[in-house]
Amino acid sequence: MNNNNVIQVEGLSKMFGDFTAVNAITFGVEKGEIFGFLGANGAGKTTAIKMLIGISNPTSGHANVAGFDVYSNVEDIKKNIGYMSQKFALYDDLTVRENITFFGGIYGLSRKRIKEKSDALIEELGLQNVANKLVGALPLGWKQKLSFSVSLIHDPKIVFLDEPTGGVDPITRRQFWELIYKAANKGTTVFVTTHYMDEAEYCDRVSIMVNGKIEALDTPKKLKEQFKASTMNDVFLKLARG
Ligand SMILES: Nc1ncnc2c1ncn2[C@@H]1O[C@H](COP(=O)(O)OP(=O)(O)OP(=O)(O)O)[C@@H](O)[C@H]1O
Repeated sequence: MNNNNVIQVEGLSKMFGDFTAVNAITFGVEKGEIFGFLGANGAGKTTAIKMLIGISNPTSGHANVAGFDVYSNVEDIKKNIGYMSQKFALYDDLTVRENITFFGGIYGLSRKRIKEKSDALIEELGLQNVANKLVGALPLGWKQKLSFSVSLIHDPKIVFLDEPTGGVDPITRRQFWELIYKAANKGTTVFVTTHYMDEAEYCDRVSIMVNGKIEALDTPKKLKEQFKASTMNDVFLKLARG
């Protein structure tokens, strides 16, 4: 085990009846790393993330997240992580500022801190002109950027992003990744799943899950060498499609 690891997973499994959704996965993620968690539909990514963020009990194995055990310290894990799910959208019928205030409150920030964070976040995202507009009226890409920033509002050690950029154009996705880099540069560890292989190239390291197992894990450069592939897309196709 590497002491710099903020996520350490050993032989973690999840079964639904007889079906093994996550099959004895083992890996570590270092502080400040952007870790890509890839796999085809149904490979087991969301199931694995749910165990790591403390909302689903593993069937067996071990995992430590932000210094806390997934079996016994779930509440501590929740305080130290941010999470943006595939479906997570902010409340469409609240304004940008109201959403930030609402989620800041849920994460236990003081009113003063919420005000400071709201101002900083609105400025950083260039949302000054729409701060008092309903989130429902914003384009999807803006919602996703806001949603990502809100998932960081309590300065978590790790942020889990489950397909955060689904459905938006490449330019907006690139802007989203600028926010990811910024967070990682400040020391936040980013654990991200994606279906976009260009995004896999932006990660420090990438794991590829096939039928519940991690079949490959390395930097994009080394994975391309290992699989004699010119792009991450080729690596993915070679592995995920057998
Ligand atoms: N609660 C559940 N009960 C039974 N089977 C489940 C349950 N949750 C997930 N599964 C199954 O476990 C497998 C892994 O699903 P999971 O959602 O983790 O995959 P994924 O890699 O996140 O896929 P996607 O990219 O589509 O989100 C799938 O076959 C799914 O049908």
